[in-house]
Amino acid sequence: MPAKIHISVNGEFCDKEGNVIQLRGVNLDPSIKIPAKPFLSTHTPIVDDKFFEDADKVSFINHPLILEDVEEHIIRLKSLGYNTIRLPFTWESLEHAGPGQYDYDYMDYIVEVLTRINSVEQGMYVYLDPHQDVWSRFSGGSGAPLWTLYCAGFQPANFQATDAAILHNYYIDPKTGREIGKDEESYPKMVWPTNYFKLACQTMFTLFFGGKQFAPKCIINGENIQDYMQGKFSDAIMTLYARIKDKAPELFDNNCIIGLESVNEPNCGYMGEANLDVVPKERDLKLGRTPTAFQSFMLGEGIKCTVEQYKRTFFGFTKGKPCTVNPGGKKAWLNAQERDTIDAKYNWERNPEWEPETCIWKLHGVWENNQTRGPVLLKPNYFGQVNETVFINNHFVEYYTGIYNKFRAVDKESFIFLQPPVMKLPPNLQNSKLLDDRTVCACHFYDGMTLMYKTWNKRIGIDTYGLVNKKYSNPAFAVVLGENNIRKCIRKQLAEMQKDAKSALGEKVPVFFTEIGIPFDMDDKKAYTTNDYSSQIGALDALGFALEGNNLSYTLWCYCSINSHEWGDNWNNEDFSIWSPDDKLLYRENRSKTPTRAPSPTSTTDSVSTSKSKSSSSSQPPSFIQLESKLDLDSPSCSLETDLSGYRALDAIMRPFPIKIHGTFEFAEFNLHNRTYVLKLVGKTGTTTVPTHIFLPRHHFALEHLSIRSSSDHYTYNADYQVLEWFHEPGHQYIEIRLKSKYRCSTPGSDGSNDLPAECVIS
Ligand SMILES: CC(C)CCC[C@@H](C)[C@H]1CC[C@H]2[C@@H]3CC=C4C[C@@H](O[C@@H]5O[C@H](CO)[C@@H](O)[C@H](O)[C@H]5O)CC[C@]4(C)[C@H]3CC[C@]12C
Repeated sequence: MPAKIHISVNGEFCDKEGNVIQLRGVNLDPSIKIPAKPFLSTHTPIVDDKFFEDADKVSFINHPLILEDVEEHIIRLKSLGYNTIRLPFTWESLEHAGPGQYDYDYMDYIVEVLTRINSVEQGMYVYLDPHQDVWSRFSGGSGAPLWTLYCAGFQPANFQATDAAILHNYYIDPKTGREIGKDEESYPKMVWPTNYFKLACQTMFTLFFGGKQFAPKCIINGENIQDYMQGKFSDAIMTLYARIKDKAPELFDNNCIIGLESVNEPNCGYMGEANLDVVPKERDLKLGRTPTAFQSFMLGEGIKCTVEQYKRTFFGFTKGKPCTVNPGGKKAWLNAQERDTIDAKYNWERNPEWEPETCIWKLHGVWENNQTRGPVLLKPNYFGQVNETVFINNHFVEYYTGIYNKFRAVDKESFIFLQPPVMKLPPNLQNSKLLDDRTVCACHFYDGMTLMYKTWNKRIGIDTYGLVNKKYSNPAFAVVLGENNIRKCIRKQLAEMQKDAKSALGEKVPVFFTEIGIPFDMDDKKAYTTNDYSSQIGALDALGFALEGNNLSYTLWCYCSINSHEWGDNWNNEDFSIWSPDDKLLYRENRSKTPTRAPSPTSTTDSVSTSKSKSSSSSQPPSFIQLESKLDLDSPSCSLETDLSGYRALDAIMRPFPIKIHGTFEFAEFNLHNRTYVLKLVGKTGTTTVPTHIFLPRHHFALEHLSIRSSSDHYTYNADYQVLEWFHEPGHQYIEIRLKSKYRCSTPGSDGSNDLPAECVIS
């Protein structure tokens, strides 16, 4: 069983002896965002009201994985040296039938998934993520059950007509099952996050975090909607967690489950909007129809509006032609009859002041529909009293306090992963009781350029973190030129995020990148026909370079077992999966087209084999490396051979890294182009018999062609686990591992050298 993870005084993950360890893995898997039965991806067209009417009858069992397939996927992940899984799940999957009506079958299925993960050789570390994107499936993302929107008085069936949300499902032709529309009418790339600025999502987050302050009239069953929803949400999460503890305590005893994240990507809703009558200049993301908040309120009440529209161009988001949205008599709010039916179904009693079919922001005097003057915005600064910092340090902390207390009541040992809003500073909690010595700061990083343009631009990059945090007086100063500078800029951003998190939470809190990744459908999906993944390799290698340079633990977004080239991760056209069944086919097709090519050094068998790998132990190591069959590894590791086909941009995903450092980290860099890995550390004083463990994948480093330079020459290599044990002295130490130059093959797109195919073999 893997060893228990501790936290060092410097806020690093370490073993009980204080050796620094690194956690690496993936988010498994985004299919949890959508129901499995019936299978309702975001490319399932909405043809009638059944989508809404039957939302309480769905089941998420089989998402993330079909039980029988768990072992195969976990072995595949372990073959990358991965030791950690972020397991997202949604509130909807637990409580879709109605408040307090839990889907215990789904919870038991999750217990079984975890048990199977744990049963694969030495298991994996797993932490749980209550996931959401733009509130829920019904407001364009994933997460909350439909009844939460009813609870706020919304009629989600009218979100499309009132532009209260943009849903991929409405862009699918029910006859062909394909996407409809051309150019302006089609579903733009990465448009879903714009829902954060639309009526449905923005209202839900305002209510969830700030209902008591901003919507005091929204009282349901005697409680303000904020307390009602937070209570239901945290109860659902903790019911699942307690059930896992109850049904499978060994998952905790065996150090499989390491913790729980607070909530994925919390958002401030309207809080901080200083003028509801304008689209804030400082908003970084403007794409497609972009109503002001006030226009959203009016549209929600069925009032026709002409709204700004933005397009993605070479220069960022530029204003296009305005567009008129006519709700055609529909409102985003439940009418009296609909609401009575809903309230009876869920046993809700509302404050009598809470009128049906009325925008709750009108109800709270933010605007009025004056009989003579028409709609008038009365309090443009209604939400402006709270800025981002106030939101994070008060409203978010209030939520965090609730989940923290409930979590610690059942689990004193595991980590709690505190996740602030994306790319924002965490709350200042130093000296607060909320900060215990098992707290981790969860950060997310996405490179704005790569994400929004779906290409790896080697010439122009943007300091995304700096831009989002308004560190530049002019956005033009956030521009970086040239691939090397772009890579260094990403590395600097991660370092800054880590530094900022530690200055808010204290040096002792480790920083973990719980999400980081790239879209694979780059360059209009060119790679899916050419098998040339050089753009993806370039982008991923830049992230790898940035992460390992800072010795950061991370879980990539994502691994999707049902990914396809056509629909990506089956959600909003996203395609972030590092593995795809369609790439397995692509790989086979390519191999059959090039029969003369020698097999790859990474043996790709067609099925999972449970026997120990013999392939590379037979290769002759250089004399200075001793082959070792026994290995004392206390991290989840794997000696099982597996099929690596289906991995995309494998050259950049498969990376050497220090699994355990006998000392403290100083520097690491993997140069994919030169197939060189350098690690510098400060060795612990005292023992020299405890080695540093380096995952050294044979995919890059064929044992027989290695050359190693180091400050102390004593190594053993375990071929089954692909682990180099490096015994070194105390103090400053270095190791440089390289493939002898004549055996190197360059990777297209890495460092500009394009002379040899990525998968070349030198015999
Ligand atoms: C020159 C460029 C055009 C400048 C771009 C500036 C901004 C538009 C971007 C800067 C920061 C971006 C946001 C960063 C993080 C985000 C979170 C992300 O959600 C998670 O990502 C996964 C992949 O998308 C998703 O599947 C998970 O479920 C989520 O947990 C979604 C995008 C975004 C909000 C991103 C949007 C664009 C920027 C604001």
